[in-house]
Amino acid sequence: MGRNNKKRGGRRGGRGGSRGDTRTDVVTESEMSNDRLNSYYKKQQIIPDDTWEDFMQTLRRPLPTTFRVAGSRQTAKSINELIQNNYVPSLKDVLFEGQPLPPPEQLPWYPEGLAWQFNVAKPVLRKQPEFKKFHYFLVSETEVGNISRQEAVSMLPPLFLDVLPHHKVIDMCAAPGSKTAQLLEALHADDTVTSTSVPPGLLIANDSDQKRTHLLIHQSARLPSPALMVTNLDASIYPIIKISGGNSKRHTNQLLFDRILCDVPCSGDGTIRKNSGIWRKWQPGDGNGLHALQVRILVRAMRMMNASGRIVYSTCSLNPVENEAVIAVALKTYPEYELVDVSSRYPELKRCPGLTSWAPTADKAAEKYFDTYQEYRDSLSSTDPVKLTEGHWPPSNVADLNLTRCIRIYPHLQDTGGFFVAVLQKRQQGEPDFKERKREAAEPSDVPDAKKPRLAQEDTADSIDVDEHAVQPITQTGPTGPETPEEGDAKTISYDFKENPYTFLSSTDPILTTCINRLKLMDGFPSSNILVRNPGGDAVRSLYLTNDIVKTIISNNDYTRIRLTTAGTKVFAKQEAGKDGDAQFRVLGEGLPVVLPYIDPSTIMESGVSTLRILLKAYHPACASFEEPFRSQIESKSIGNHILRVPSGTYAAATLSHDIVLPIWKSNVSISLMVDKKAKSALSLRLFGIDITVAGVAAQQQKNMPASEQPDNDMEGEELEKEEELQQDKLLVPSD
Ligand SMILES: C[S@@+](CC[C@H](N)C(=O)[O-])C[C@H]1O[C@@H](n2cnc3c(N)ncnc32)[C@H](O)[C@@H]1O
Repeated sequence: MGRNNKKRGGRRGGRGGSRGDTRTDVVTESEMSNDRLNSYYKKQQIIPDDTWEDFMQTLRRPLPTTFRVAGSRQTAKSINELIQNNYVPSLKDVLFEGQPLPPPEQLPWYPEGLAWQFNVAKPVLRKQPEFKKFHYFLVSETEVGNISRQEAVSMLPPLFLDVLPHHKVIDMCAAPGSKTAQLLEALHADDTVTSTSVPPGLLIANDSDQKRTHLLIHQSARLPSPALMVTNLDASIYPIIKISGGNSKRHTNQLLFDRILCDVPCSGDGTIRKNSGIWRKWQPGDGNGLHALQVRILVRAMRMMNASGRIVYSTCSLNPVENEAVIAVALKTYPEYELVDVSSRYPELKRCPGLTSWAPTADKAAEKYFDTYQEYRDSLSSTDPVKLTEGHWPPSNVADLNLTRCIRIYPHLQDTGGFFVAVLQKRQQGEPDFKERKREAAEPSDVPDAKKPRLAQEDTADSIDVDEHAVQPITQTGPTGPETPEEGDAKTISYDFKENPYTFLSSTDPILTTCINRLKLMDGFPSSNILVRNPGGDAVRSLYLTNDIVKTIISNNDYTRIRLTTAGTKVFAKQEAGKDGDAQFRVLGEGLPVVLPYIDPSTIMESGVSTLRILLKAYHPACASFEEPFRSQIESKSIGNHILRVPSGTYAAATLSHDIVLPIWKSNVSISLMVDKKAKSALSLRLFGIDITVAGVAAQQQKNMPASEQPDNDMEGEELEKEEELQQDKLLVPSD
């Protein structure tokens, strides 16, 4: 690749690491080299000499765009078919300025062909009509959560976790939440296109950065789940979660997890292709400084897992100090764990084995190395700071640890970012060297000294007396994570925790009873799992539904101790009815799939695509504007919340491969679709190939304006993320 002085912007790498990641750096292509990085990774021998140049050249090229078709299995399947059958054929044989453009391709290793990649530059996406249309479709489906813009390699950790609907799962470092979404989808594998299951399992998504937990809440709102909880804690000191135990009400057990994801904060040099600022700043201290925190998070996870569970540890760093060295310390600390051989999984995925030797350095220039920790210590004067621990070096028993079972993905293997994944499980008791290793085991004191996990409560016993749980304030680390030996003084910030309490309503609560009666919710609706979030514990604005395990957790733990930021999913919200009637609770668009399996089918109105078209085209179409028999049906309904089903089939305007079920609001003389603008636009695009909504038509008119008069609203990546963050469920209620 020819080098020139073209500028490439990028967010600084580092995934929630200790130096922040929000600065924008602009690096010219001629600056895409770094002697320290070169020297360090050559020393590690991560890449054979004959492919080194290929590796380096790939690091300098921008990443292709990758995305994953998200949502429940059935929804994803139908969106994927649309891409495969409509968009891809239209993008074949497309020329731009005389050059052929490659159409999107499926990532060969991703299950069911649900992940895609295409390599078309941004200006082309804006100008080439077919790609522009495809891009518009992608943006629209991303906004409603059916597509997730995610780096290919970042899709891997949840795949290796093999989550099933009954699993209790924790995502220790979850924000902004792309992997959380994958985990939720796996928990909801039994959902249909129109209805959400109430999985028996659990997903706790945790992040120590309070602001980022809100991103997490926003992301996961796209797959509403009664099984989701979000907590805001330092994962390295994650407290015990208690659940009811045995028959005695006074007894609780520690919740142990079946699946744990430790997608830890890291230096992020595997993301150098999109975060070009890393070229300038990379130095070995970035990884050295994070090693201790990474160990503490993984070791904490090991203490929270049940006997048959599985942990996936991952980073987007190539540095063995953040990868194999962390695994080695963790295995030394808990020798009852072993690395799982996953070499036969995803055979199309090109990968390299984990390293069994590496060479840490405390030298910023990455020139001076010591073979052993002792040699390093001997080199220091009494006033030199000790920047590295013994755990930075390969342990003496490195050959016994099966570190080659770790997975290293290098960018040049299949045109991706760089990534590291390790899968851990507990050894079976009968395994030959289990007892031996257990005896030899180092005590947990091997966890890097200065920063040992400060556990809120020690958790060696698996059952706890209720009275034991003194509520203790937890000191949280600041948004950038705990400081590390390399990075100066520890900064710990105590956050205020201002969340409202979680109160379960009595199943005979009058407001809840009205909601149940209005939609004729059938027996089996989990009415004792409805909670509210306000100081009085009354049904004031929103009602949330949780599953049983989430209820048990809330009932047995002080929500401030576990810094519970959200739980379950919002299903009903109070709706003012204007001058037409009294306020009432309506089922929310995102809550409907959860409630739908319990709604008496006789209360659901049915109509065709022509009805839907009218509802999409105007905010508050008059009841009189609909065709019979729907017109008479809706006119006979009371003011308030109703449900509309459009059954699958072939209609004059569109073919539906599956039913569509939506909440509507009836006013005196008009009705409205109670879903947000973006969901309406996406639905319209999916059905009719164009956006016929009021907002869509306005946007189109704006696009047809002369370029000089247009605002720049072509959202990409981070801008989109910000926009998503701000987007609220703005629903318009008819005011006639
Ligand atoms: C690599 S990112 C996680 C990315 C996320 N898994 C995803 O796929 O979207 C690392 C996250 O760890 C968080 N973090 C940093 N220190 C932490 C700690 N001590 N405990 C929990 N989370 C921490 C950061 O705020 C950051 O969001």
